[in-house]
Amino acid sequence: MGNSCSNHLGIPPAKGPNAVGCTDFMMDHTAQGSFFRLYYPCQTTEKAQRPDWVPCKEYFNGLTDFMNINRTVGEKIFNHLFGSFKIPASLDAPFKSNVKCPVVIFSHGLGAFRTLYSAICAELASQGFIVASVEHRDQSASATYYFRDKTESEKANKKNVPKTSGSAQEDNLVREWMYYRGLKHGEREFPLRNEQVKKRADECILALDRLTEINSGTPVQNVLQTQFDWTTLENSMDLCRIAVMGHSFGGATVIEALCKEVKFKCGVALDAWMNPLDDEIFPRVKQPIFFINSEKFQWAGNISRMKKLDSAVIQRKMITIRGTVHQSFPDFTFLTGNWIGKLMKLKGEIDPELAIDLCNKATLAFLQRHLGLEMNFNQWDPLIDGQDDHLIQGTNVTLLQSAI
Ligand SMILES: CCN(CC)CCN(C[C@]12C[C@](c3ccc(C(F)(F)F)cc3)(C1)C2)C(=O)Cn1c(SCc2ccc(F)cc2)nc(=O)c2c1C=CC2
Repeated sequence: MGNSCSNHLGIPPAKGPNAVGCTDFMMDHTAQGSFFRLYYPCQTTEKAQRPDWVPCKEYFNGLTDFMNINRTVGEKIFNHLFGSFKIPASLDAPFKSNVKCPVVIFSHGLGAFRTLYSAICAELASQGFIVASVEHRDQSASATYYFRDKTESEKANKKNVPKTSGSAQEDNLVREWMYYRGLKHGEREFPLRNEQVKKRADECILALDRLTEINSGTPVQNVLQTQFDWTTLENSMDLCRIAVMGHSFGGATVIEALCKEVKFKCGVALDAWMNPLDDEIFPRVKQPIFFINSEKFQWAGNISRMKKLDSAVIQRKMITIRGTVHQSFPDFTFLTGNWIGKLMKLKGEIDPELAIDLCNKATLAFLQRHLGLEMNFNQWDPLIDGQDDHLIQGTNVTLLQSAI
């Protein structure tokens, strides 16, 4: 078994100076509301428990739909393989109140959901960021949930059932699941994905609006019953220092969100999937963008669309991490042994923790530069220009003339 049996299988703990707290937020309760997992610097509390990486089994159901595998079989495999993982953060831990934090909104990929990028989000929180990892309701997530109001009859028959726990709001609400929507037979991909990327950008902007309300001390009605005290986040966010970040479909969402909302001062796109975007938005994006690509996912047509964003006046950077695959960015890359991981294309040739460390450090350096932070992240500036044995500046994809 070599070293795979000795290395600890689990999501690597964050490296920054702050302990990391984590909680969930939904407001309002409908599918049009904002739903995100919040990662933040917290006070060190040994008693806090770790949140579940996959909070409900319905997410595994959704994953089997997304992967076109049989639900009963798939759910058992996923539960067995991944059901017990916790994330490297303290659930509902008290916010560390003596800092004003820059903010990152994170957008997940096709078939993913809000909890699957915790190695990236927790690392940013440990370095002093408040990170909202959005769960999209555009039917691109494997699964997501929202609530609807109980009907009179549902309320009526509730009368003879003892009152269960849960916040007042939830008692009048019924949870509804929304699952991944695949392309219908013969359906063209672009119209669906273009409509979805616009909704995704709106959901990133809505999450920012909710954080702005929370920062101003407006009393918020979090539909989910958590033990987190949202009033501790009053005046905690530096709303001049906001970035948007995402993986794959979430990378396209970064471009769309930058175009729609100038409060996003810069964007970091991890293995962006450029297909869903209209060509006409490219000249309208005015903020710096950092493309961090895997070696295996990119192709000429995708890279040539990123190149359309090249600018002499606005900083646009691209690096490729050697030995990585598309799944080197989500948390799955840490959660299987080497040979299963390589077989399922969840791991590349590079050690997954080294890959995500390079990605996180390059991201921090880029965020310091374009959010005007006064931290020491500029020590990693060389990574932004691919100056490392494991990095390539730009891309390894040969751009055929026709694709440009
Ligand atoms: C076969 C079905 N077919 C559906 C359209 C495509 C499948 N596919 C490749 C996959 C995702 C894969 C995956 C996941 C998870 C396990 C597990 F076993 F670890 F759970 C295994 C194997 C299956 C690798 C992708 O879609 C790649 N991809 C992704 S993957 C984002 C993701 C999804 C689920 C996760 F749990 C973690 C991460 N996000 C995008 O935005 C885009 C693309 C492609 C273009 C745009």
